[in-house]
Amino acid sequence: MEFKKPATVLNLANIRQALVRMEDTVVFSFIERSQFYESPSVYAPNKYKIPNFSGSFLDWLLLQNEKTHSLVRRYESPDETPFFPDQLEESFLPSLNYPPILADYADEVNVNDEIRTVYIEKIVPQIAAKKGDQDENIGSTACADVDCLQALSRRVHFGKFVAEAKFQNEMARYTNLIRNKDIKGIEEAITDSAVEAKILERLIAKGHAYGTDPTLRYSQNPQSKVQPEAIAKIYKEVVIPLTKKVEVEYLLRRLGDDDEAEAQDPQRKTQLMNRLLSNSLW
Ligand SMILES: O=C(O)C(=O)C[C@]1(C(=O)O)C=C[C@@H](O)C=C1
Repeated sequence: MEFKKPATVLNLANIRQALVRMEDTVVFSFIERSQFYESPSVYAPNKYKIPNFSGSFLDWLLLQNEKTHSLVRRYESPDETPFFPDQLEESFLPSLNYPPILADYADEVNVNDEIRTVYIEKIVPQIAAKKGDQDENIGSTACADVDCLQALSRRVHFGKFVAEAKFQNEMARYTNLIRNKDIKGIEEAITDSAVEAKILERLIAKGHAYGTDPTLRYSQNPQSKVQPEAIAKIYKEVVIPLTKKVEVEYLLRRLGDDDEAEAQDPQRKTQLMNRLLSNSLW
């Protein structure tokens, strides 16, 4: 993606290609994580005494990673959404000054807390090698978790680009739906079942291809490192629904601050949207 060239970024075909490429990152990060045990100690708040920090070992590592990466301008890029937006540091490098591609509130559309919760509760048990802790590997496990979470976050928040492209392609239709706060209608408009089916089919193929030794004959091949069906299930039940949630949240604000209903009652809308979309998550 060339974020200095907004027209190429907002081309839906290019965006979908980027999403296909991100599947590789997600699948490989799951395969890396699958070497380690579930490791509940990594996620338990204050399990370890960490100087000047209250929270889980994973949160601590994620925060250190984001602080360091903010110094190399990672979070200036419009396709990166931090887990700790309030604790980033300013880079010593010159600012990148990307041309505006998304609406100015785009950074506020952030579902990372939900991604982290669903990752720990639903994804880790499906991809980890075994239940329980493995003391010698908590560092490696948390590093693998950071990679998984960042890959998932980037993929899910790419929904903002999908939403902007769809809005610009069909402005009248979306304006109408947004004005009427027709959340179900927006969800229907952004859904493309054929594209979703293709993604799931491709993930099964990638799970087999990336998770086994390609030089062995099929009958000799050991099981895939992560069950390909589990990867497809995670996409179907978590990744795609959360991407749609990002799209809907982004679109609902797209008409601007003077959108009267939004200014009056933003909380009610968020509650309603969470209720509507919660059915699609575990
Ligand atoms: O490609 C799109 O049109 C998207 O909105 C992205 C996405 C996805 O998460 O992959 C989400 C909703 C659509 O039903 C299809 C795919």
